Amino acid sequence: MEQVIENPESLKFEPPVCSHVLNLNKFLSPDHKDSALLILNQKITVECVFEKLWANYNLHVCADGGANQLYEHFHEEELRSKYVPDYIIGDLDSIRDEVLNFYLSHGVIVISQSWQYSTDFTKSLQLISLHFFKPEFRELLSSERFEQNYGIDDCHGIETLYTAERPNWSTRDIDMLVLNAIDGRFDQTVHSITQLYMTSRTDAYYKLCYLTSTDIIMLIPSGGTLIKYSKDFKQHCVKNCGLLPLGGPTVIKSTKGLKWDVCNWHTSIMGGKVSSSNRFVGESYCYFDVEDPLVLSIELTLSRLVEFI
Ligand SMILES: Nc1ncnc2c1ncn2[C@@H]1O[C@H](COP(=O)(O)OP(=O)(O)OP(=O)(O)O)[C@@H](O)[C@H]1O
Ligand SMILES: Cc1ncc(C[n+]2csc(CCO)c2C)c(N)n1
Repeated sequence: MEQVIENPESLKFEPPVCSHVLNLNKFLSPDHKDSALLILNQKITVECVFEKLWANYNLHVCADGGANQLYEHFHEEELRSKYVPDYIIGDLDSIRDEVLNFYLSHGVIVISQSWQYSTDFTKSLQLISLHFFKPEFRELLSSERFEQNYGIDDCHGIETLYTAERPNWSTRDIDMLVLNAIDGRFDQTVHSITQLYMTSRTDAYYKLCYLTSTDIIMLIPSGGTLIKYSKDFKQHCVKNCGLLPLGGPTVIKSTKGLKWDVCNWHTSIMGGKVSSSNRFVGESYCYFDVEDPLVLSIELTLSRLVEFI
């Protein structure tokens, strides 16, 4: 039976046994080297956590104009020189010459890809896969030069390499945080959502997550997911949440630990039934069991988050 259950402000329960567990406290502090921070082209608005995030992620990549934003985030050359990405990639129509020259002179690998059938965001993900899963790719880059585009076809060489290599890879999970994927241009924002769903199907090794100045956004896979957090973290950092069926109509089989828990709940944008402005009331856990992947947004207080990551 379809149900909505309104809970008290705090709920204590034994966590269900679940193979997919997310620790919110640790979510932005991956404990292994297979992690990447990708900066897209909008102003960096997560100032209070930016430097910590940079330190927490192993690989740093800017998509085209994302490099301008990294450069402009710092007002002094000395600081800029400490936060130098590993790669810049894209059609290079947005990066300013001053920025390009600065990062080239600091040893950044800048790859031009002029292909107009995929975005700089997608090109960045393909590059990051090649970086982690094709060791010879890194050797190729170190033996060639920017002027020759490192021997990579500058139309869609990265996509071609990635497509050819992908079937042979034995992959490991990559924790991937993307800044500036949401807000600003609406078509780009929707593209970022498309990328969440696409990546979960074609490159499920990516654990993609978007951070904005107000929210953290991720895809909850079909089946059960247990989100755990400390009482302190919940009290200081977590506010509203949304379980958003952006990939199409689906059923939330059950939730446990939300202010408004649901059971066999048919959710869709067309039907006008979407769980927004919900919140976590589970003392240490929140559990979801969903039929198809759903977007989960969690409102976070960034100024407090900095103490936890
Ligand atoms: N206003 C925006 N809002 C959200 N995302 C953005 C916005 N602008 C750019 N992005 C993201 O940053 C990436 C790099 O953007 P940039 O402006 O440098 O290149 P672009 O040529 O305009 O974008 P693309 O070629 O990918 O369409 C884009 O692929 C996109 O994912
Ligand atoms: C049906 C269709 N719609 C839009 C574009 C345009 N486009 C999509 S990604 C991209 C890259 C920008 O760097 C551009 C221009 C296309 N090719 N095909």
